[in-house]
Amino acid sequence: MAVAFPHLISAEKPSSMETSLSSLSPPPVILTQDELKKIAAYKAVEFVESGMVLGLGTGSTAKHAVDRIGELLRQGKLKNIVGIPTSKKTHEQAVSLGIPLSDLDSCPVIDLAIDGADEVDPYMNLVKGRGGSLLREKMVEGVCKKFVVIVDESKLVSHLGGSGLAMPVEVVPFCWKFTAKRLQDLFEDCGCVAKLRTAGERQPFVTDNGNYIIDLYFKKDIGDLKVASDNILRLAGVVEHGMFLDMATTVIVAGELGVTIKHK
Ligand SMILES: O=C[C@H](O)[C@H](O)[C@H](O)COP(=O)(O)O
Repeated sequence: MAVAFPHLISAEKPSSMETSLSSLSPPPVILTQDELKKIAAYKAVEFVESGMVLGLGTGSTAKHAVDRIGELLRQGKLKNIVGIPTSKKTHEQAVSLGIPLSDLDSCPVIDLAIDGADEVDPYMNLVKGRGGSLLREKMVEGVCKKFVVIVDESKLVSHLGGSGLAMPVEVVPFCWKFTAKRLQDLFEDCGCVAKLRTAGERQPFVTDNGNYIIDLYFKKDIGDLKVASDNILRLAGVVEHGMFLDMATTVIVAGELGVTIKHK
C-alpha cells in the first residue's frame, strides 16, 4: 500500500514561465531524512488505541512516535495509555511528555510496540542497537502482540549486514577482548571485523545495563540468520545481539515517493 504526501507538495502559485508544466504537477518537496522518519512515526501512531499498553522504542525515529503519543494524550484523543520504555532516554522523554509508564514486571504483555531499526531486510528481519538499546528493546518487543517498525527508506537492505555498518552485540565488560575475538572468529569466513564501541576518547560506550557493545562488520553475507543468531548467543560473555528475527509484524517505510506499509 503506498500513500503519497499531498500535504507536503508545494501549493505555491507557479510563475508565468512555469505555468504550463507546474500547474499540472507541482514540483515535489525534497524531504529530509528526519522528515521521512517523522512521517513513518506518525503513520505508526495511527495504530495506537486508547487503553493500550505500548512498547516505546528508542532512537531518532521512535522519538517522533513518542512525541506524537504524548501530543495525542494531551489533546485527549488517546486515553489510558501505559508506556513501557526501552531505554533510560525514552523513559526520560516519556516522563517529560506526561505519558504514564510501567515496566515488564507489572505489564508482561504489551499490545503494540513502535520502534525504529538500523536495517530491514525483505523478510522484515532487522538489525537494531546502533543506539545501544538492543537488549531492552528485544525484551519489550519480544512480548508485544504487534511490533510496528518505522524507518526511512535508507534502512532497507537486501540482507542483514548488507549496509556494511555495525551489527551490534551487547557483551559483559569482563574480558570483553576475549569475547570480541570469539565473535570475530565465529564469522571469519564472512571477513568479520569486531570492534569495541567507544564513547569519546577511548572510553567504552556503556549500555543502560552496564554492558559494552561489540560492533561486527561483515564483508560478506552472513548466510543463515538463525544459525548465526544461535552461534552468537551460545558464547559465554554475550548478553544479546541486534538481529531481530521474525519479530516485526508491520514495517512502515517512508520514502520520497510515499509511505509503504508491509504486514506479516
Ligand atoms: O539502539 C537503538 C535502536 O535499536 C534504534 O531503534 C535504531 O538504532 C534506529 O535508530 P534511528 O531511528 O535513530 O535510526
